[in-house]
Amino acid sequence: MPEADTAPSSGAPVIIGGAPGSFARKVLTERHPALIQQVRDAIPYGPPESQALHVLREEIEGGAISPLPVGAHGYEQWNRWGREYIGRSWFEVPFLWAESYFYRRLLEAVGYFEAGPWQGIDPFGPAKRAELRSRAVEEELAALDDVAGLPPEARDLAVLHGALWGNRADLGFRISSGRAAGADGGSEGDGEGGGEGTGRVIVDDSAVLWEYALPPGAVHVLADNAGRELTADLVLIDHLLHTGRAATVVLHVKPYPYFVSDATTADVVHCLRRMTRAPGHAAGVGARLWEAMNSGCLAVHTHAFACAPLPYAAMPGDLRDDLARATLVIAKGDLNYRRLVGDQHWPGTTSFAELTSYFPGDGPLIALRTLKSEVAVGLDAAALDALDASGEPWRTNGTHAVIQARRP
Ligand SMILES: O=P(O)(O)OC[C@@]1(O)O[C@H](CO)[C@@H](O)[C@@H]1O
Repeated sequence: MPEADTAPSSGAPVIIGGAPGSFARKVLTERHPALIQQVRDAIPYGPPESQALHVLREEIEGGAISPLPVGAHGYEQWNRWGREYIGRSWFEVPFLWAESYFYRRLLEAVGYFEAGPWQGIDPFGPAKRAELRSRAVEEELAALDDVAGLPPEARDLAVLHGALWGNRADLGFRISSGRAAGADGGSEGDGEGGGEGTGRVIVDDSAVLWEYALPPGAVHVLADNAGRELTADLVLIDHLLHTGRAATVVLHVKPYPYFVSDATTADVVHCLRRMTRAPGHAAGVGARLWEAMNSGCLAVHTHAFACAPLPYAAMPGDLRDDLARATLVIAKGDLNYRRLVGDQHWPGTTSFAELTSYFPGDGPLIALRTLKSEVAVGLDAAALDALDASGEPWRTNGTHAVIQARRP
């Protein structure tokens, strides 16, 4: 089945980038310009790249959306995806499309795809590597010594919550929340293995995961961020393999840099090298994962659709076939969640299972996500009222999380 050209968007209004006072507008007007600056500060690009970054910044701050240059990587596809949006203001097009296209344009500006000196150089690489060297990662790897000694149920909980709250370690989120990427050491200790301040799980379907994570499972993980989050995801993957719940794991990563810190194959390698060189139990986990990669028990898959500005409902047939082989799919993070349910203003009580009923496979689909954007579904009406009454920006401030399942 070929992928759809545009987002199927029935049911609720699509989130538009520029709605005044919205979270989306803040991302476009604050996060994206700051990101361009961060990239310029991190890498000494030459005049053509610096000038192209300057032009992109001016464009996103008030200009009309330009097309990619003719012949650019994915030119035709992006033109098709953007045919209703190119030429318009960045503030009047769907938020998911605008963000996705921004990252594609940023890679164009720095010559990522073009033959030349900057080809294949990840503009977010310095920030990702700084995070891997951070005290937060060091502490989280050291904590594996204690996790190893826990009784089985507590160990299940610790690795699952590590992967869940690891999603808070997203470098884009940290740009807008004013914390230096990777440089601060991070963890203030919330006892949930993940980061800043206290967190709360508002939907917990983790029992579904343990019910269906059975031998000889074929688990697929849709990865999110590199560095700290990916480290925690790899610990969960090792746990599933080592405890026999999974015979094989497929880790789906991005084919090229995307959404600041999204994991690519290079990031998986950096993470595994970091783990194998760590003291204590972490090195053993890293070594087992290394061996699992060598033997094929852990495989890394990349698909161009991972960087498409479309919901998973529009996924192409080959990806659908790949995911259909899973006995259990774990989708990490906020962006994957937005793409799973559709980046739309759904009422919070809309059923997660119904919105994701199109997703391939006979096994459960489980989203592990900290809330960092406006989309939230599958909530109980009373809980939703209480959250709304709290006055907190609970949908976007990263302090709330869901472990949300679509049962088979
Ligand atoms: O997928 P992730 O890394 O959990 O989150 C991606 C994210 O930081 O990017 C968007 C804003 O740029 C938000 O939807 C979300 O907070």
